[in-house]
Amino acid sequence: MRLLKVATCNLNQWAMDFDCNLKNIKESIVEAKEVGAVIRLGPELEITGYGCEDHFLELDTINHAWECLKDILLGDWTDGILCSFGMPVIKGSERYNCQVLCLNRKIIMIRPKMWLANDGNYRELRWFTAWKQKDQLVDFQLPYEISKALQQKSVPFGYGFIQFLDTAVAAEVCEELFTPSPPHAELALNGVEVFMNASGSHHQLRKLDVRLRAFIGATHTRGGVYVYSNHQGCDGGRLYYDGCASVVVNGDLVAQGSQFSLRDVEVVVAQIDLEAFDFNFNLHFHRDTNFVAV
Ligand SMILES: NC(=O)CC[C@H](N)C(=O)O
Repeated sequence: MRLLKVATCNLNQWAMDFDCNLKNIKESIVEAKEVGAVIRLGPELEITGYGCEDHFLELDTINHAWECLKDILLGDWTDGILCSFGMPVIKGSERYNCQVLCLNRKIIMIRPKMWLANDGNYRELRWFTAWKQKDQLVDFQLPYEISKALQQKSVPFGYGFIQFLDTAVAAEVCEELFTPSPPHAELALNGVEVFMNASGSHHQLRKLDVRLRAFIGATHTRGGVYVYSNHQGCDGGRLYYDGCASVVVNGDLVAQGSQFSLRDVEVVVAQIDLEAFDFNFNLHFHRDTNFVAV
């Protein structure tokens, strides 16, 4: 048995309420650590709040997000636990909706969203650029204040995954899961077993069913664990986000948070045996001997 404990959460974040959002994030990390989780996933754009709308266009919003991240990274919050934080990041002249992956007080990778949500209530293209350089990770120079505080100059930025000694972990940002060619398919063929989906998904009748089918579809033939985090409650705009942070293993739902709770922080934990993935995945490779992984 090779056990992995993962924690995901429903957070009741508010647009532009950095103090409240940071407090909730820290509380979720404390709870995740208390139960021995080594991965903590938070929702999309959790530091700023998802619904900041045109505040995303203000430089201050991005700067405050970095200050919050710096606060987390200067403390012991990320010691021994891989944390994914959702926040906007400016690179060059573009603004990206990112999952910032941190461990042991360092940023280890920034993963910009590649497929933006722009239908129905979503207008992400108004504030963000989709990352399209699928075949490369580039060097991102951290903002001066961050770099000085963290003693870290740069970080890999783009589409990729984190290879640990015993498993590989990757981010997939909300809408990407629902696209015709979701990143998890290719990532799984490259050995990724743990998928972290940071989401900002509002309540709509029967949408939970669509999400669950997508998590199950992502892992039932390929194997692996799909970890999903979402906002919960209102955030200052007109939408209600309905949580349901979940963990799905090899196509089975093993943990799920509430949909309509009034709690600000709800942490959902699951313990997984990594050996359960080997069985599933090897089975499929052996079926098609001509298959070449990319
Ligand atoms: N934030 C998003 O990417 C939203 C994705 C998707 N449309 C949903 O509602 O879950």
